Amino acid sequence: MIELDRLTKRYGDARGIEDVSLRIGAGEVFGFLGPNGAGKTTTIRTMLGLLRATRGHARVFGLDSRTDARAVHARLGNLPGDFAYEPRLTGRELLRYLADLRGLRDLGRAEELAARFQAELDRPLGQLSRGNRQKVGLVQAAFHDPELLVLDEPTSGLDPLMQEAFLQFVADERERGRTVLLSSHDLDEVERVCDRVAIIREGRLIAVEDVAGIIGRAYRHVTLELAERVDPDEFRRLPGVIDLVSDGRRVTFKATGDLDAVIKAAARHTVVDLELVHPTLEEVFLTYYGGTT
Ligand SMILES: Nc1ncnc2c1ncn2[C@@H]1O[C@H](COP(=O)(O)OP(=O)(O)OP(=O)(O)O)[C@@H](O)[C@H]1O
Repeated sequence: MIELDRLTKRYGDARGIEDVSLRIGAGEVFGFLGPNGAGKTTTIRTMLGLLRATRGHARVFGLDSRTDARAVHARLGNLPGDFAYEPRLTGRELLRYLADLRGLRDLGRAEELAARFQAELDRPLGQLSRGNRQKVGLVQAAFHDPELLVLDEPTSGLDPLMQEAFLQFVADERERGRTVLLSSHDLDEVERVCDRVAIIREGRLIAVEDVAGIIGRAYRHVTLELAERVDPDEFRRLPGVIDLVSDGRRVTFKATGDLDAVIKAAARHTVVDLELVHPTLEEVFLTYYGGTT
């Protein structure tokens, strides 16, 4: 559905993105993660042909997003990071305008989406709060039921209830076989809805992985409660054990890799309780990429 081939965008001498290569398949919910200024918006805008690539190619639906921009844009829904339109227009007027542009006879599922996101379609956009404008932004991106939704920071400005409604909407779109590409700072939200994520840092793609894989391959938090006091070094010296803390009978640590040695060491004692907890995507991100999101 989306193919980026060494996509590079420089702003004069300034870095935008460098050599971003990526494939996103139909039906995927894909997340772009990265700190402020990493290049998420630049990737999205260059991918959609809204910015001219310095080098490299972007294909969407198998079409060149620059030379076939009209055909590409007719088939997708886009919520830009800086969603802003003529402030005197109401949401409904904006939707009519976009429907004309997209060659649609009616406003499709605009009413249904407006109800779902509690979007106010009859007030001028300039009078709406940022969050309420964002809701209209979501409706305009999706009302024509596109195969592909590209959403740059879709939940920014939304309150927790609306964030929840949005995540449910994305889950429903996935069920319907739609493809969704979104960027976010909120790892919790990405963990909940995305199949795969790309991590962008300083304009480069540093990892592309499936969410379950990242979390599954990372460490587990292990808590062992034993019947008697043990020497914590018995566990501390095992391969893959890090950050161990012990108060004698209770030993907690992170275990990377397989748990065989941990289980065998524990089995030499009477085990009262054993707890294994997978980290959140946020924890993994902070541990492996040591940075802010
Ligand atoms: N119009 C522009 N002119 C010059 N530099 C720009 C321009 N737009 C973006 N940049 C630079 O490109 C880099 C990537 O910015 P971009 O907006 O793509 O990051 P982002 O990951 O979307 O950040 P955020 O999370 O803050 O929205 C930054 O270093 C930024 O300063």
